[in-house]
Amino acid sequence: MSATPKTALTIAGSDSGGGAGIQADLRTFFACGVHGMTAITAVTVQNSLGVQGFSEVPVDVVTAQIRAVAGDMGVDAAKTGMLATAEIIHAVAETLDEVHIGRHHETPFVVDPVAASMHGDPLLREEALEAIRTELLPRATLVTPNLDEVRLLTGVAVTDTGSQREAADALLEFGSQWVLVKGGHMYDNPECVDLLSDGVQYVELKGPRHDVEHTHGGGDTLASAITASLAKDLGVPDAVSAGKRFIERSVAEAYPLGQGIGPVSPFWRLDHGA
Ligand SMILES: Nc1ncnc2c1ncn2[C@@H]1O[C@H](COP(=O)(O)OP(=O)(O)OP(=O)(O)O)[C@@H](O)[C@H]1O
Ligand SMILES: Cc1ncc(CO)c(N)n1
Repeated sequence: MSATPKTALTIAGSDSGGGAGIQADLRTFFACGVHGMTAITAVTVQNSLGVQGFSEVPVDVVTAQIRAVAGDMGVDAAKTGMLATAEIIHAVAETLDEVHIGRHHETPFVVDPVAASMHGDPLLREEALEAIRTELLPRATLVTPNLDEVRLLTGVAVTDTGSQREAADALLEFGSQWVLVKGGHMYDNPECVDLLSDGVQYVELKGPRHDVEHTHGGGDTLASAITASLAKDLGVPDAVSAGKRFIERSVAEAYPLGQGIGPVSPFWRLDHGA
């Protein structure tokens, strides 16, 4: 019998194309050596060309999935991705309290505030933004928005590393312990600079900007790699550094698949020799 690995729970939507959402989270958890568990919030009809539609999972089924795994198997760290509606966000927030997950409990909780796919297709109903601000961010150990999500949540338009700091401060007002303002979309910067802050420390995580068009699932993969490290008891700054190294290599090794945007790849972490 082998040693039981640490466990991570993702509360997110399914991507039929396998590159983002639940599927990205599970393959990242696997590559990082943690046991992945899921509470599926929505089923998207999606491929490399975009999201053609989605159907939400009934709220009581979403919360029952969280309770089922937390009560039996235990959760060492959790994350959220696509949550679709204010009703789901409200129920998830209440259930996380019930099972002691979040910044005011022992189990770390990462919020990836997914609002749209990289093609611009909406994955969150508009009225749900306020629920993310008021119900999820106060419970978050870390929130990991991209620049579009930062603008939607705070109104701050990030154009450079100076405004990235302003955005981090504005986001912290909503109550998360740490924020990571991702800079992947600052396309005129030759480096990809993500800013991590808890309001005291401001840490710039820098890496080369790889010249690849296949970055589907990049945000989900980063948040999952961070969650996996938190499950393994790393502190937030170390977990985010490990996540940044993980996504950098996964972007570098992204592959074309389908006629549109292919997925980032965590395969490099696995041994293909067998
Ligand atoms: N071309 C690139 N080369 C290297 N790293 C990148 C590149 N693009 C994004 N990244 C990194 O990938 C992570 C995700 O960043 P990004 O700002 O693109 O988030 P996102 O929009 O949520 O991702 P996506 O929409 O691709 O799922 C960040 O750590 C960012 O720095
Ligand atoms: C289901 C799902 N979650 C998240 C994203 C964002 O990458 C996506 N495209 N699809």
